[in-house]
Amino acid sequence: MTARSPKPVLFVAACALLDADGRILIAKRPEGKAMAGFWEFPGGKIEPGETPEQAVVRELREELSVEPCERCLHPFAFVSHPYDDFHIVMPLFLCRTWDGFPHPNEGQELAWVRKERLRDYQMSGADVSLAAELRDRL
Ligand SMILES: Nc1nc2c([nH]c(=O)n2[C@@H]2O[C@H](COP(=O)(O)OP(=O)(O)OP(=O)(O)O)[C@@H](O)[C@H]2O)c(=O)[nH]1
Ligand SMILES: [Mg+2]
Repeated sequence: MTARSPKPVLFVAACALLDADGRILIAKRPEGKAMAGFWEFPGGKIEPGETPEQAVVRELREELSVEPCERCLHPFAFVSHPYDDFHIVMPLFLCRTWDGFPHPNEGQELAWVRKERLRDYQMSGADVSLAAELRDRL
């Protein structure tokens, strides 16, 4: 039998909203949340029975009052990354079309950032390689 991971595996789905100028929306995790102060792509945990796309639509609605259509979500890359207390598996979608104006419903700071400037923002460990992929492949 193969050994199991001693840490829980967390399935998260995230989305890079891209505006007409090619800037990417990132959010700073607010005080009181795990990894507070780190910048990340909006999104959250995939709930049982949800697809990653459904999770992104729900999370963007909850966190930003933004409505992307599911077919506007394009798979871009994924990470499988060990943190000290859990292991995260997270697909990142790209989205260029949505309804509404992003509003920080959880008190999170928002920033529209050019891909070349992503390195100026301290991102969670799992996101560093995604930011590099965006720089290289977008
Ligand atoms: N949303 C999001 N979470 C990320 C990213 N990178 C990363 O390591 N995570 C981690 O994934 C975990 C779950 O994400 P989350 O806190 O957004 O989940 P959620 O919206 O369901 O939060 P909640 O439990 O407060 O409702 C957190 O520990 C978060 O730090 C990212 O780019 N976006
Ligand atoms: Mg979240």
